Amino acid sequence: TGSSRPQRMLKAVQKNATKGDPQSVISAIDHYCRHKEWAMNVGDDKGLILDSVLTEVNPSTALELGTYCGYSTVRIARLLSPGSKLITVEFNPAFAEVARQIIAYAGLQDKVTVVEGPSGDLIPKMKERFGIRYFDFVFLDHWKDRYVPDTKLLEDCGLLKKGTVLLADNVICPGAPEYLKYVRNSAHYESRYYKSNLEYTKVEDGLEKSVFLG
Ligand SMILES: O=C(NCCCOCn1ccc2cnccc21)c1cc(-c2ccc(F)cc2)cc(O)c1O
Ligand SMILES: [Mg+2]
Repeated sequence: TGSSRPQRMLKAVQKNATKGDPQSVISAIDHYCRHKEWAMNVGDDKGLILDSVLTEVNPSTALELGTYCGYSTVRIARLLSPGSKLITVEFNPAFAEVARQIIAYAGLQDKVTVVEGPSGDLIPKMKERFGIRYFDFVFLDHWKDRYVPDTKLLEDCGLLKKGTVLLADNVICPGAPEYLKYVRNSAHYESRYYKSNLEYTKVEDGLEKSVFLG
């Protein structure tokens, strides 16, 4: 059988990006997905919002749910301060394998741990497996109907602290209506919507930033 879309994306990175240069990896993926094959990376429009929220939070410990090919993983890890860590969870082993190679090509492998499996099983194991006390930042970009149950799970496992920032992708397209209701109606979150576009398109999408109030 032929190559997969993630494998073709990896080839584009190896061909067009400079090893050890995260920005060139980001640009190579954006160029490939805009001009060759669309793919569900957060993309360059929403990516700039992700960058600005990250710079503001400057997390010591970050969690990403939904690695895919590692595009947002590279965007996040490149902005982390020395000694800070990012754990990223991917359900699909083939995606996780491509992501590890793209993260390594960017030279960010020492800041990132790619964990394979369902978020519902892995979140309760974060403390014992990775010595995590809590996360300062969480990027939600996995199955949209898992945003609410996994947010509740993070709360119940004591993995959020006062001030932890949750940033959710795709709250408009494909949409996460129950999540928007949950964080916007809860006294435990201060939420704000950042309007943008679905990656590489003119379709509206956006990110919801929610600060946990404890
Ligand atoms: O579906 C999307 N992402 C999710 C992937 C599976 O994630 C599964 N998954 C990853 C870790 C993980 C951990 N536990 C369970 C499931 C877990 C997704 C989809 C679109 C999109 C928009 C318009 C379209 F016409 C078609 C697609 C855009 C996006 O930006 C997305 O992020
Ligand atoms: Mg997404």
